[in-house]
Amino acid sequence: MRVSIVGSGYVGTTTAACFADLGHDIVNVDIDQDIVDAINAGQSPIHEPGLDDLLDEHGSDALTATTDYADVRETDVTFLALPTPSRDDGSIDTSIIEAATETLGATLADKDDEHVVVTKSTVIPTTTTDTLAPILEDASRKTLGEDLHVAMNPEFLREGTAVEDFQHPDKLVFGTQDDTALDTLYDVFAPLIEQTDAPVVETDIAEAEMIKYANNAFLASKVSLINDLGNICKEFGVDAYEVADAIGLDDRIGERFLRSGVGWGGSCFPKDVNAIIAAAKNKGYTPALLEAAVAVNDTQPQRLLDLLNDYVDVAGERVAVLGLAFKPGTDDVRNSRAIEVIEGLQNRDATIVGYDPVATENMRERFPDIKYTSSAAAALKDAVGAVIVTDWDEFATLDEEFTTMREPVVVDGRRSITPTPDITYEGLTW
Ligand SMILES: NC(=O)C1=CN([C@@H]2O[C@H](COP(=O)(O)OP(=O)(O)OC[C@H]3O[C@@H](n4cnc5c(N)ncnc54)[C@H](O)[C@@H]3O)[C@@H](O)[C@H]2O)C=CC1
Ligand SMILES: O=C(O)[C@H]1O[C@H](OP(=O)(O)OP(=O)(O)OC[C@H]2O[C@@H](n3ccc(=O)[nH]c3=O)[C@H](O)[C@@H]2O)[C@H](O)[C@@H](O)[C@@H]1O
Repeated sequence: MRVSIVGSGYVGTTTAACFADLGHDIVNVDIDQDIVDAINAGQSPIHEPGLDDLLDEHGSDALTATTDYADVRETDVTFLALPTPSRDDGSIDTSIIEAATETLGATLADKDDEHVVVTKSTVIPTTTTDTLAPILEDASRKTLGEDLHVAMNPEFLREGTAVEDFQHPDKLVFGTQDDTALDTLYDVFAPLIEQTDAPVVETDIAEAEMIKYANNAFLASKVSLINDLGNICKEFGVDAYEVADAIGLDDRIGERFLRSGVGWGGSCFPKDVNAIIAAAKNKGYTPALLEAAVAVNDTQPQRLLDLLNDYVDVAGERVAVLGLAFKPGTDDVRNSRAIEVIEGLQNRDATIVGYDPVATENMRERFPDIKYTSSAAAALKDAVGAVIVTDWDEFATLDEEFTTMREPVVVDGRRSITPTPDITYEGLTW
């Protein structure tokens, strides 16, 4: 099939490369010329395992990128993979996806055949039908249900494992309101369904939109609950990881997403939980549990710094921050817990030395004035304390490097290292 994808970030590029790999002809539209050039050169614009290989194979062949929306007219269906960021009050800002939808609609005005537009971005229930569809109808001068069709197909991939997640989905959700859109989604995903036997949830559009928020809100709350329980464990000297392993054996709880520590960050959990809270409140309902999940998450970096404070006064002293990405496997620092940790250390006048295997340049844009090193060993040398914020595998192999610290105090926010007698070690929840 001929498929276009508007937006070529984490979701758009992964979707484009994986669709090309399934045998479709893909046009990827983005306003960023550097991203377009990278894709056409067969290189990934983001750090994501497996993506370079797929782009090397399909970039500029089955997959072409462009800044020109006109190429969309040569395709049968367009997926919108555009940012839906938070406003200052936490509510969703749909201005980017609305603007792109208007450009798409105007482009489709010059296409004679019918077209299907699928929202892949995370949007509040009814956004596709009540906001985006009218924009498309107006701009394209097409008629919904006749020569224009809309659908919602939420994405559940995780950064760091995006390609793997896309290729082995737990489920596919097809939110539609007419058969043309539903049939089109089946046509696009047919090779993946055949390969994986992934269950397909057929639903209406608003339910598909809500399923995405419910999924993220549930997972974020699960981590906050294990953090809340972990904080209790710490007070009693109980190991929260042993507790988590045990409760995870109960099928009703499940073993995944029970790693307690410095909390959840990233481009989606914070944004999406706050957006659905704001949307619920706007309807007159205050979701107390989700508000508590955010509150617990907000306190974890502070608890990490308080533990460090129990051992050292960091004012004017060198402190190593190991891990800057919001999770391992990615260079994404959006809403990384490292941001709160660095700000907290700055408030205490520490000299901060950050290290991350891949996210340094992204964090440098946010904090240009702190020091960065090219190895964990260099960050630790002469430091009076170290905090572990991201659970990169390489931190687990650190050992003698800690003995080069002036004061070998290590506060582990991710259960990353095995303590040795040479260091003063505190786990956040164990
Ligand atoms: N990052 C993730 O792991 C996941 C994200 N999502 C959702 O998917 C959506 C996209 O997220 P990301 O891919 O992370 O965003 P991103 O910020 O990585 O990428 C968005 C891309 O859209 C481009 N863009 C902006 N305005 C444009 C326009 N008018 N026309 C064409 N391109 C334009 C930007 O240049 C950028 O390359 C969001 O709603 C997000 O919540 C859903 C599941 C996973
Ligand atoms: O909507 C999205 O963007 C995506 O958000 C999350 O994916 P992602 O943010 O990439 O990463 P996760 O693996 O979910 O981790 C999120 C945060 O939770 C933290 N986390 C996760 C699991 C855990 O047990 N403990 C924990 O603290 C991670 O360190 C990270 O900061 C969801 O897992 C995806 O299904 C979803 O598609």
